[in-house]
Amino acid sequence: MAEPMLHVDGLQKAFGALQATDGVTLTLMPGEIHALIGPNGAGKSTLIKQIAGGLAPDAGRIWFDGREVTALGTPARARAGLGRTFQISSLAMEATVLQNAVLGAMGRAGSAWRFLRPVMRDAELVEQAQAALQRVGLTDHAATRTAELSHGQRRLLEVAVALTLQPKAFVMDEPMAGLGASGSKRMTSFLDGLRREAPILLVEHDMDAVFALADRISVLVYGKIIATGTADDIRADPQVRTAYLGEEDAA
Ligand SMILES: Nc1ncnc2c1ncn2[C@@H]1O[C@H](COP(=O)(O)OP(=O)(O)OP(=O)(O)O)[C@@H](O)[C@H]1O
Repeated sequence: MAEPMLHVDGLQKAFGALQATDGVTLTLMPGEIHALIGPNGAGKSTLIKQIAGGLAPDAGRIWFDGREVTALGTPARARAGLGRTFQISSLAMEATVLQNAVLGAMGRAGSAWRFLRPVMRDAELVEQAQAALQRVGLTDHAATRTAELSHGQRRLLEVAVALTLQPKAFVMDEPMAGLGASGSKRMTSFLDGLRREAPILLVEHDMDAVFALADRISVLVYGKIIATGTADDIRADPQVRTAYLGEEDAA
């Protein structure tokens, strides 16, 4: 059997008396979209932050691509091939679409801005950035100021920025948030293809997208995974229906 690309084992994180992550164990296998769903405050973002390296767990371990990364920070995990898109935009709004993608291609080094002009003359970086823009369908907007993009286009640009690092796997925090029906559809079809080159751990509230895309779904409630399975397994799980789906999908 294939080795997991990502393996989280027994993760714990408390904020004071609140156990936000309570013994979470999960895997992300090559080629799959594994969706993480759960009510507001269930601990999805807290878990994603620990996986991406921005928040240290109290206990538990994380392996990525066969190597333990528990003690590594975000940049080291990104260099190891873990791509991430954020719930809140991390784009430079005054920069052009292409400049944002180039910044991504150079690894978002903290000092990037000072060197932006010479960097824009680096043919290899610019080529990587253009290739990523083409993949998400933003080529025609390369010279547009990022602030002028629609919300959906910004989401796609965030994915393009993550793509420039050629990640081996993605962790995505609500990529569909705020997208209209057509934006959601476009993102869904893009992620559908992307999983073949890099598996995706997907936190998403858009249940249509989750049930259309996910090979496996894990349900997080009060920091604990209460069920993991296919869309059909999850729909049929009585505990899930009571704890979560029942709120919006009693049918
Ligand atoms: N830095 C923090 N300090 C204290 N409490 C926090 C902190 N971050 C998150 N929490 C709490 O931990 C719990 C889990 O929050 P988290 O944001 O991970 O949930 P979520 O499932 O991502 O929610 P949503 O779906 O609304 O984004 C919540 O009760 C939240 O208030």
